[in-house]
Amino acid sequence: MTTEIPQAHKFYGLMPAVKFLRTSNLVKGFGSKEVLKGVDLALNEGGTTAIVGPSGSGKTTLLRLIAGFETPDAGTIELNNRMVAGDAWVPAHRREIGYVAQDGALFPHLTVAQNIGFGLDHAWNPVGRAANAKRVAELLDMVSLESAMGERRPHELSGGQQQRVALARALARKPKLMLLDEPFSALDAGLRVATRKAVADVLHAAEITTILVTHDQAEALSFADQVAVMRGGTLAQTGTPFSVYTRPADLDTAEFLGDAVMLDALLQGSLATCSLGGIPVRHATIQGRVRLMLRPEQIRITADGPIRGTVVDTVFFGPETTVRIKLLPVPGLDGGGEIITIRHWNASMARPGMELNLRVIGEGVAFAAE
Ligand SMILES: Nc1ncnc2c1ncn2[C@@H]1O[C@H](COP(=O)(O)OP(=O)(O)OP(=O)(O)O)[C@@H](O)[C@H]1O
Repeated sequence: MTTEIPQAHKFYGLMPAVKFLRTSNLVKGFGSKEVLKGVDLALNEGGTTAIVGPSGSGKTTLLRLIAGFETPDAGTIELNNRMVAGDAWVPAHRREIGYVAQDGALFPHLTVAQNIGFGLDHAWNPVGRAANAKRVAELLDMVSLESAMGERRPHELSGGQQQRVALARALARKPKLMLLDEPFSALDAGLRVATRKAVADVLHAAEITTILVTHDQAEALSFADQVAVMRGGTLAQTGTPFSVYTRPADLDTAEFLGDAVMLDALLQGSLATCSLGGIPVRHATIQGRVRLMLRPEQIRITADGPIRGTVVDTVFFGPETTVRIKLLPVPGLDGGGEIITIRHWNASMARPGMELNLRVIGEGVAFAAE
């Protein structure tokens, strides 16, 4: 006797996971310029995705299509189980999306409270006005601004405070998806980190699915649980911050996401031999002559290290010093003489002309030799 398998279970393994947002083969051009060349991006509900890439790669265009400010030339966008662009059209104001632009785009002639309350309904009767005032106070509190700030005008606030007001305004209508288009780029370094953390905390607490567009790789890696690397109108790689940083899909992505030490190597099986000795490579898909990538923090200065090099020069940055080292030939191996750049916390540890011992920690990533 055979037992009937319920239909849903039969097909479970074949069904694509339900995503909160899915763009499929999204194409967009302006005049003769093709800006997006088939973008497939999927987001989990409540997750945070950073879209990172060089200037002009199409990040803002993708965000504007998702927001409904532009229509795609081809492809579809599904949001929360609903087709919003492509085979159907849902206008921007019906997509339940919040948008924070680079400069905050606050209305200069309105107070902070009026800016935040701008999109709220029912302001035409006393009950509605009281409810709005309560909601504005809640939102100010949510973004850690004192209630007295509500009376100020945007020019009386710092850049970081303005961005918090812009976030509060975008949160006012309780969006399901928040789009942040380089909202921290105009802030100075210290304020940028603090504002980014404050914004991330608010969005996380409210469990709002978020996309952050940035050209700053450190911002992308620290803010998001998914990083999508955009280049030339397509997504070169999508994955967790750890996976895209430690296992970049190609050389350009490797170099875009952080400093990289690149060496010629001979890859046999899962061992790459180069001027830094034998380095394990996981998931080696190619063999023979390769370009091997390591992150600078994988190369340690240590007295018992098997590799030797001479310090060329150093640059002091406070908490760390970058050290350029000329590698000495390894007996029995090709190569030697390459100059690599690593970092060390102790500035007095390395001075030009010094010979140092090095040790490599972890695995390398192999790319096809050019
Ligand atoms: N409305 C438009 N009309 C014509 N060209 C446009 C329009 N919007 C964007 N572009 C062009 O599309 C390309 C991609 O622009 P987009 O703003 O999406 O890139 P980006 O990756 O966000 O860049 P950045 O980091 O500099 O903001 C650019 O060459 C830009 O000039």
